[in-house]
Amino acid sequence: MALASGVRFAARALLRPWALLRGTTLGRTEPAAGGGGDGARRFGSQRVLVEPDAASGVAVMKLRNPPVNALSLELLTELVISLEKLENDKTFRGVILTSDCPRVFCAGLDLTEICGRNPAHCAEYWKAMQELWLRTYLSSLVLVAAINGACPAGGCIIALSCDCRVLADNPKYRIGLNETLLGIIAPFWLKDTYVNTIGHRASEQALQLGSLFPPAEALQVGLVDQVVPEDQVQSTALSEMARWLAVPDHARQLTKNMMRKATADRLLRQRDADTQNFVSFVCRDSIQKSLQAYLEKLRQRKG
Ligand SMILES: CCCCCCCCCC/C=C\CC(=O)SCCNC(=O)CCNC(=O)[C@H](O)C(C)(C)COP(=O)(O)OP(=O)(O)OC[C@H]1O[C@@H](n2cnc3c(N)ncnc32)[C@H](O)[C@@H]1OP(=O)(O)O
Repeated sequence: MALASGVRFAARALLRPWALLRGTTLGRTEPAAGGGGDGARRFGSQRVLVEPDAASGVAVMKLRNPPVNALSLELLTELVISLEKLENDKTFRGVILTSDCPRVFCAGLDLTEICGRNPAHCAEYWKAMQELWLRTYLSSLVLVAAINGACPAGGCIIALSCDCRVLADNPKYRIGLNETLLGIIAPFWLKDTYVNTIGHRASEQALQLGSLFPPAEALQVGLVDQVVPEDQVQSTALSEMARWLAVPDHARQLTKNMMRKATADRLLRQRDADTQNFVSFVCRDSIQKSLQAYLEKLRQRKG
């Protein structure tokens, strides 16, 4: 019952994002801890905390969906809305995307959204995933991922759609597209994003093997731009941001668009077919069984 109403709420918000602004803390500002002036006020929603700094034009956006920031329909919706809000506010030129959950940046798709669900729900969920990728990949803002935890699959998609990635140097914080190990297949637009980042041969290998790279290897293959001690992730992300913001916005934005538009257009042209492929694939009995088994394994691993 509660779940159904949550889903209806998120669906409404995807169609009419402003609907979500009512009755939540989104759009309302409150003083940040230790902050005083306007530049230190924060806003957000239940699952996305935004700490804007108007003086620098940079906002820190924190994923806050414990325990592992799995990409539920609600989280996807709230991320899109928060990003849109910052894009529409000309005060902001850059966003640092990071996690508010210890040890995990983002665990990827929320498997409970696609296990034992009906096709209509899976379709709605996948459209929300496409929407987040399109919004982040083509964002006019500079997006820097401050990766302060594990970053598999859908988490890696979010990081890859940013302009720059800083990863904390902890061997447990692995990053990559491990879909094949779950018995599922990365869609073409995810594969394209991988290829655009690390090249064809490295992607071919990493995608087939479902590789999750520890920090040094992620740096070597070009999946991340910097690996730094954990307590320096935020400051390094800010330094990277300053480097990107030193470039005039219009020139950088047009160049970003020139580099990324063809990849995004490919999905835009086939969005419905991509959704249908996803739904018919994940709703197969054999795929449902392997996803269930994977979830079970995750649950038993605990303790
Ligand atoms: C041709 C046709 C085209 C077909 C198209 C196919 C579509 C493919 C789509 C591809 C795109 C993206 C794919 C994905 O993102 S799938 C998700 C992949 N994610 C993972 O494999 C990560 C799994 N999680 C972990 O490895 C670990 O949890 C962690 C992130 C490293 C954190 O470890 P931890 O020790 O800190 O936490 P842990 O105890 O494992 O977990 C805590 C609880 O959270 C639950 N949980 C973890 N991950 C997920 C998840 N992704 N979804 C839902 N729930 C998750 C876990 O079960 C624990 O729950 P509980 O407390 O025991 O109840």
